[in-house]
Amino acid sequence: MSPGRRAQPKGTRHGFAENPDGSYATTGRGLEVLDNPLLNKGTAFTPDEREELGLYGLLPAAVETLDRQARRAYAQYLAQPDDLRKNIYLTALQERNEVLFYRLLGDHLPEMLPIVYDPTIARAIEGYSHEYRRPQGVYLSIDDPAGIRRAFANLGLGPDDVDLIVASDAEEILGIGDWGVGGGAGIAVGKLAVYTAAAGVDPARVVAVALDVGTDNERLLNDPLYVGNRHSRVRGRRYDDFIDAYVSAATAGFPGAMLHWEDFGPSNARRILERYTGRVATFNDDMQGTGAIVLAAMLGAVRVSGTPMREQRIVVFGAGTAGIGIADQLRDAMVRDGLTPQEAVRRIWAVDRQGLLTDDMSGLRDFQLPYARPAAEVAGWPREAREDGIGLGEVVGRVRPTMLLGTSTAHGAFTEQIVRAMAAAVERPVIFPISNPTSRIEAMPEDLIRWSAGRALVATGIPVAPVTHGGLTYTIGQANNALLYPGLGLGVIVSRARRVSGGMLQAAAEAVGAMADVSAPGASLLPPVADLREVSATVAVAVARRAAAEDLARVDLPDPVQQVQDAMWQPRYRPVRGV
Ligand SMILES: NC(=O)C1=CN([C@@H]2O[C@H](COP(=O)(O)OP(=O)(O)OC[C@H]3O[C@@H](n4cnc5c(N)ncnc54)[C@H](O)[C@@H]3O)[C@@H](O)[C@H]2O)C=CC1
Ligand SMILES: CC(=O)C(=O)O
Ligand SMILES: [Mg+2]
Repeated sequence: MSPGRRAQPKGTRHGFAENPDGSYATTGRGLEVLDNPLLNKGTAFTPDEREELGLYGLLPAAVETLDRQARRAYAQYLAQPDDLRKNIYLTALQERNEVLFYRLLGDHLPEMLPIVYDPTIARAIEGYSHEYRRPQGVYLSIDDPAGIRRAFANLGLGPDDVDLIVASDAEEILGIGDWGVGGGAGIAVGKLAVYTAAAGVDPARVVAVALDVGTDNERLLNDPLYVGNRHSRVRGRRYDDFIDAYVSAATAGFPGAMLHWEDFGPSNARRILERYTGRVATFNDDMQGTGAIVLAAMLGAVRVSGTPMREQRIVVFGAGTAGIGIADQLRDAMVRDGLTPQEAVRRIWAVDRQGLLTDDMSGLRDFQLPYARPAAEVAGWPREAREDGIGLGEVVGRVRPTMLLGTSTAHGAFTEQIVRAMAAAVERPVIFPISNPTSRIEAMPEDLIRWSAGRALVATGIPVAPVTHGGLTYTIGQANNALLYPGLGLGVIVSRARRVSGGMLQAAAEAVGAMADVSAPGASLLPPVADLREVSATVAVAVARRAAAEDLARVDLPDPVQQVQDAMWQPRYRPVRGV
């Protein structure tokens, strides 16, 4: 029996143990087996298994292969009328049979990733309480912090049984704002599905956590079907104590697990990461994962344009969690390319709602302060009447950026005028509108390519079709953290890293960047989603090696390539034996 799984009493989610030969042993019988998505094989249970597990008469006669089941499931999937229904179909499949779900997802990853994840997941989250059928993961309530340990204990898992916990308080779900308990559960489950599909993280060894701290979304508070805590979002001391109680319970219960934070609001995201980063293996995907994937795409752009990192002039539009997380990674890359930290920061201009951030502004967030420009430097720049700030158009005109990054959620903010001005000043403007979902993107690639006469180097957060312009086809890389965090997580799991360091993030970014072949005109700056499994394995090896080099690994890594391969869970049925 692997140390990872123990035979569980009836009714637990896992309810099985793994034998040394890879088969499963369960005390469950009958419907209990069919209701366990990690054990259930449906019509693929053999006649012997049907006898042994009390399934006789509970299944139709046919004994099918996973292949045939996957064919049927794909036909059912295609018969769904729209993307949201497809998402709901796949969620139900995952709740029924995880192997079949991941087999289907793996067979059709580029087609299905936008359905289980960005952008369709945004619609699924908006409808969570109405489509709710079954719970997924753990729901922790700010109204009962003392109950956190009991909630984890009810999973029936031992201290060595969990590799990874994804938690969200859902204050800033993608670019759609506060979506309460459904946002927390939905995004955590979606991120975990990508961990498994992309990097083979074992779905039996992960936990999704919705941190239900209330919601300020009036639509939810006034919806009779809303399934979360029906009060406004709790902030301040009580919030911090709740997060502390969560981290204490998670690390006490599952000491080997990496804690992944997703879609926290800007007032909490960085503070939380900084509080725990020196204590446990923890990672904020919106700050660090996004920063690393944008750096990976930027390394591709540097190869195409020939302008080194140290000579870039970068405008970040939307100076929030993701925007400043990316700025930090790009600043570090410029420092590695020879600049001092001060010189690197001076090559970055951050623009938010109030315009260009300057050091005479009140109310700047602590993480924005390093990027605020000296007020004297911009004294003569014209201001916009609306906010009395220096707008994006003015900044682009003055700075002549080599790179324009969109993390604002402001749909259409990269206007034709702004893009044309940028393209008039630099030969290969790098423009990454990475806000999600589609309704929040700052500009569509087709327009960016047209307005720049085919010269813009573009990557987006959402998946988009190739663009044809002037007889050339431009493949648009998906600068979404999903191309990075699964491999990073797998590298942490394989190395059992004590921490997630800046060096490990850099290694991940460089590994992804190196996998894009940017030599052909119009080539994508990032590897394709179709190669996600290979990308994730490569990232995991780079991360594990870096963890070992920094003395952060808790296991020996004599052959990280093989160790990563061995750790990757595959969607295939195992024999199931009754005990
Ligand atoms: N492609 C990817 O992998 C990722 C993309 N994102 C996307 O980035 C966007 C921002 O996410 P977070 O940073 O987590 O949110 P956030 O709320 O922390 O930051 C958004 C920032 O944009 C500013 N903003 C809003 N409207 C604006 C406007 N009209 N003009 C200028 N600034 C404006 C806000 O004041 C805030 O500072 C979202 O759409 C999200 O989906 C976030 C993480 C990963
Ligand atoms: C992709 C992602 O993490 C976000 O948009 O928040
Ligand atoms: Mg996110």
